[in-house]
Amino acid sequence: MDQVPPGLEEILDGKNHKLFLQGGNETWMGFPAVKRFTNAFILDEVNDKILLGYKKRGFAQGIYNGFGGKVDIGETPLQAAHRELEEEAGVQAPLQWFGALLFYQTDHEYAHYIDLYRANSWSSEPIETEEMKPRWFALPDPSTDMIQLAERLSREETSEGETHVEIVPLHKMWRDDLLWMPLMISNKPFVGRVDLVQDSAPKAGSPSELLHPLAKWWIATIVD
Ligand SMILES: Nc1ncnc2c1[nH]c(=O)n2[C@H]1C[C@H](O)[C@@H](COP(=O)(O)OP(=O)(O)OP(=O)(O)O)O1
Repeated sequence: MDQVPPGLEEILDGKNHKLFLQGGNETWMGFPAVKRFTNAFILDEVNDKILLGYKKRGFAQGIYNGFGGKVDIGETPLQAAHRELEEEAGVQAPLQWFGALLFYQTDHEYAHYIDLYRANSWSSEPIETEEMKPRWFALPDPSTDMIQLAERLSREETSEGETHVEIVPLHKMWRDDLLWMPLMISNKPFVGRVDLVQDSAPKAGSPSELLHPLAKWWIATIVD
């Protein structure tokens, strides 16, 4: 029987789960506090595409991500997810919860507790905002080895930072996204915890070190 990592029992809230993957050898780190965040993804299931935002400024500038941020005081995570999606991409969408992630990075003031949402319809064409530049990418098949694909994309990148295929730029996303991307694509709800020894944003370097920032990880799907 697998052991649920500290901090996830409350998130699982008694729901049945099945281990999807785990790795890393260290023990789980203790964390002083938890702060709530959201992240929302729009999927065009007719054309097998996903909308991502290129982060133009501030924290994690230069990565591609869903649309999200902190949950403000007085908001539910779902309200925050709707607000952030509208602020960052100018769209409204019928968001559905599909997962929760708990991240802790060594010596940080708090762990990130991120509620993840997806929608397969949206109100209008996404717009570029001060923070994000939206762009559609082709989705890989969920059975794809996401780490191998990220390595390939990283090798094939041109000097302008482009890849030849318009596939989801896994090599420019949070490293831990590689672990749960198949579950998002196939819409399998999950919970997970990831401990990081350094920032999980992509950095230049050997593709074989893709998962280097991850000290320990555990992801389980929620089963009925
Ligand atoms: N390691 C990791 N993996 C996956 N996703 C994330 C992380 N760290 C993160 O912060 N995130 C997610 C959580 C959020 O959805 C975004 C970060 O949003 P951002 O807008 O940069 O955050 P803030 O500037 O703190 O929030 P607001 O000011 O927008 O409220 O990435």
